[in-house]
Amino acid sequence: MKDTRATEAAIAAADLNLVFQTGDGAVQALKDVNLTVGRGEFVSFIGPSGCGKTTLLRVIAALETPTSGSMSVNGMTPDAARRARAYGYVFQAAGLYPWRTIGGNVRLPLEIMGYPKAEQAERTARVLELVDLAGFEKKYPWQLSGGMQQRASIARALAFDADILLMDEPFGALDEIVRDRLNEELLALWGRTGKTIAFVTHSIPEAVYLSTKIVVMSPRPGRISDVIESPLPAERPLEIRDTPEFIEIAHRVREGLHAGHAA
Ligand SMILES: Nc1ncnc2c1ncn2[C@@H]1O[C@H](COP(=O)(O)OP(=O)(O)OP(=O)(O)O)[C@@H](O)[C@H]1O
Repeated sequence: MKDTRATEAAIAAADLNLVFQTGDGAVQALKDVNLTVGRGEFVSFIGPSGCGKTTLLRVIAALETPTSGSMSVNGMTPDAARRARAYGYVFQAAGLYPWRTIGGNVRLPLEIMGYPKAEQAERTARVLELVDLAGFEKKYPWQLSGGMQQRASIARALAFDADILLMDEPFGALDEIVRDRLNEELLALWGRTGKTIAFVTHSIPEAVYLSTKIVVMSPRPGRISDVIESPLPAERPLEIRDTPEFIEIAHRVREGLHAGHAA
């Protein structure tokens, strides 16, 4: 059989529309979305509240079904990709099980996937360290701050080795210093693992710092207004944010957001 893994896109949307039927009438959350994300890319979705960023991520994750058009994930339908455990999902809210410890929450997908006990422990310790929660493994979610809970939920999505990581504003609730650090760590992790990351954010610097591709969206109805292929090198110290190249891309994102808003 021909191996299509190297050539097929991680995420491909074609003429995708999604209309929600609500008590107040139809809401077009996504309109004519066409997008290809290659394997190993870091794509950010940025746009004002209500432009359909979360809905698009939910379509990728088979949590919403398009009204028309298509979405493929690793060459499969989103539903088949979900069954193949093609992605880990980090939600806006941490969504940890209150009756499990932090370690128990992070370990859960590994238990479900049948990893050997020793590897579960090793991976859990490693990802908790990565999100600066070493030593909190035996605590319960309610014993941690909201930001720490969110870091635990990131650790959970990182623990099991899906090729695609879907992240819906994972750092939105964190203070800026922690967020900078997690941005650096996420980029390092992306570099090491070659995962495809789809990341929703409201922050222009975050989108520009992290991404190989920035998808600018505009609301009512949610459309893609610009797709920027980043010319920044893969190696990105935080200081890159002060360079003219970085500022130029940030400017283009801002223009795209304003144009979408005016429309
Ligand atoms: N289940 C639903 N039923 C009806 N309308 C919905 C549903 N989910 C989302 N919408 C609407 O679809 C549009 C897009 O919502 P979505 O949550 O995807 O936006 P967003 O860009 O992620 O916003 P935010 O940045 O605030 O999270 C909004 O107008 C929202 O009210």
